[in-house]
Amino acid sequence: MPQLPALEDLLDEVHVVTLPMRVRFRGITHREVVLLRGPAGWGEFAPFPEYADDESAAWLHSAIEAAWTGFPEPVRTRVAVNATVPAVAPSQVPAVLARFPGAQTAKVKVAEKGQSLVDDVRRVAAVREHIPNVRIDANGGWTVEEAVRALCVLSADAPLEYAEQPCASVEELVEVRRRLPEIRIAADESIRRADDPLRVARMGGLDVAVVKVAPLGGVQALLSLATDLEPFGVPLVVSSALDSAVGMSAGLAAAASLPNLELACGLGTGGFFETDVAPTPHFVDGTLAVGPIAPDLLRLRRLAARDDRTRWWIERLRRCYAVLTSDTAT
Ligand SMILES: O=C(O)CCC(=O)c1ccccc1C(=O)O
Ligand SMILES: [Mg+2]
Repeated sequence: MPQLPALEDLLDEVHVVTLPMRVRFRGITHREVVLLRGPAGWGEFAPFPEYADDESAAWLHSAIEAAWTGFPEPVRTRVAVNATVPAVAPSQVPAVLARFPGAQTAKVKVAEKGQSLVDDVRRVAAVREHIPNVRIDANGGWTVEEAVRALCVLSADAPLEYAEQPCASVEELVEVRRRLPEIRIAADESIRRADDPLRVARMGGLDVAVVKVAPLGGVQALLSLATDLEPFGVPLVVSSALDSAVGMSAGLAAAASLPNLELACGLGTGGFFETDVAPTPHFVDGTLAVGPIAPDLLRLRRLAARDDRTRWWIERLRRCYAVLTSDTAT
């Protein structure tokens, strides 16, 4: 980014909204996001509440880029998106998949706390009845032993497209890859929450790279990481962080700018909200359209967060801005 806008300009038009969710995801039933309006459009600042300011500053950088700089020219107009299936009971699977018309790929959450491998096997089987191409995401929930056993069981009847973050650490991902050479491993948290996002690739811990705009600091940062990953020859999957329609448009812009995109992206979770900040984009044959999103001002008013939450987010935004300005000073 050429230069950060002044804090007063950032705070000139800020909307803090609370989006109610239809399904529990990451233990969340309401998603709070901050929307900023700048000369280039709208940006979203929505680090998860438990994230520290240092990590959250990248999310602010991403919001500022969207609203003050804008995005590069896309090379495609639509992006294939996966259906995302939270850790629901098998009976709920058809209702979840109905929100992703035409999706050719499903991503199924597994290794949920309080559930067992049997729950995962049943959920994946229920999904495969509708969408045969399944990837799973364990969010680092397994040990190496658990991952090896679970991935063998889950791929016994049909292959998995890949397994995302089966274990928490890079070392464990390397070990799972060594033990199960026939199953592709994707890294998510090992990229977006790492001090060095390339380390997992250098160590040989991935076959697929999951990349997210906001945690990486914006579309340009994501594209530059994509360039750095080129020598490793791994396909990229652009995914969301449970973004509102505004954040999702940044993900779609990044996906639309990648020179190579062979796998479906994880940018279809907008339907998880009862109401989003803009009308829910339409799936056409499992794809979403790329393009700017303008939130509906009536919706923003209706979804406005409580005063105490608004103050909390503005304070957080100020602290993250201070992190960004101290970063550029050093
Ligand atoms: O990738 C997708 O299909 C949807 C996005 C998603 O799963 C997600 C959303 C919020 C936080 C973490 C994750 C994740 O990929 O682990
Ligand atoms: Mg993930």
